[in-house]
Amino acid sequence: MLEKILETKREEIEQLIMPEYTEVPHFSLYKALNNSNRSTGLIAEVKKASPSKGIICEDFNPVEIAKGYEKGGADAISVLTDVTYFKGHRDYLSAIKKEVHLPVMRKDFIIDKKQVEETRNIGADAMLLIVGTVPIKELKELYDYAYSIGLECLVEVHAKEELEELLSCFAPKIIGVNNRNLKTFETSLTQTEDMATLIPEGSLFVSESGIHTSDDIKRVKKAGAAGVLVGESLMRAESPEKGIATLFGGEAIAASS
Ligand SMILES: O=C(O)c1ccccc1NCC(=O)[C@H](O)[C@H](O)COP(=O)(O)O
Repeated sequence: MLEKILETKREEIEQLIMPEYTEVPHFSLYKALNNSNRSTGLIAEVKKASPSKGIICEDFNPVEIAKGYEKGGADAISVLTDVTYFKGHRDYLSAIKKEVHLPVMRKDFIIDKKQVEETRNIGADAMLLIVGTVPIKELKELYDYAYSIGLECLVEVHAKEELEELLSCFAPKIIGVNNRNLKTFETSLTQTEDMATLIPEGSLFVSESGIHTSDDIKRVKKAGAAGVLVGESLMRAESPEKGIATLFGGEAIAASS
């Protein structure tokens, strides 16, 4: 599946029409997670569909969902912008940036500098980079380019070997361990537990995917995750606010936020 998605991305890049840069206020993903509203930082994802689950949310209003996440005390928002496999859109991200005062991350398959520029122009604060999608030196170039134009990166790995390959090249400020195997779609929180000790102290550690309950949050927190990225379970909740409250077992938002 990952190879198929990347093939589609290569075709999209060929036809990419660069959007104009729109001025929006920017917020730091790193700072938001490092100074989170709860004991574990939350990146709440706006996700209509996925290759593994099909349609997740029929009644999909991206801006309303993002506003609900903000009200519910999310620290940051992730927006799927892939059209073909996730039924997302870059316009959803731009619309959310106009309404929500939180860092917004573009969740897509970014393998080319043109997409990095596009990400900045649509108003994102941060973007995802996935180890294994391009050679590691190219990933580092994309990372450096992103930071040079004011974008932060969440650098994602799934397997131990990918993390080792990443760290042999550089240590990103934010590292995500994806509990989902992108080849089989299977999710397992043991991925976070097994890899936690390998994350360098200076990097902020985010556990991604397959997090559904407050016990799951406790489990990845105990393993050392400073933050979580959650999509499906929040998208299926009665409302974004109730979804967040349930996920955190009613943990109150810190008074300073
Ligand atoms: O979600 C999928 O099915 C998927 C398939 C192939 C590549 C990536 C995929 N998901 C992207 C993500 O990493 C998740 O949207 C994100 O971590 C949230 O996961 P979840 O809470 O399990 O919805």
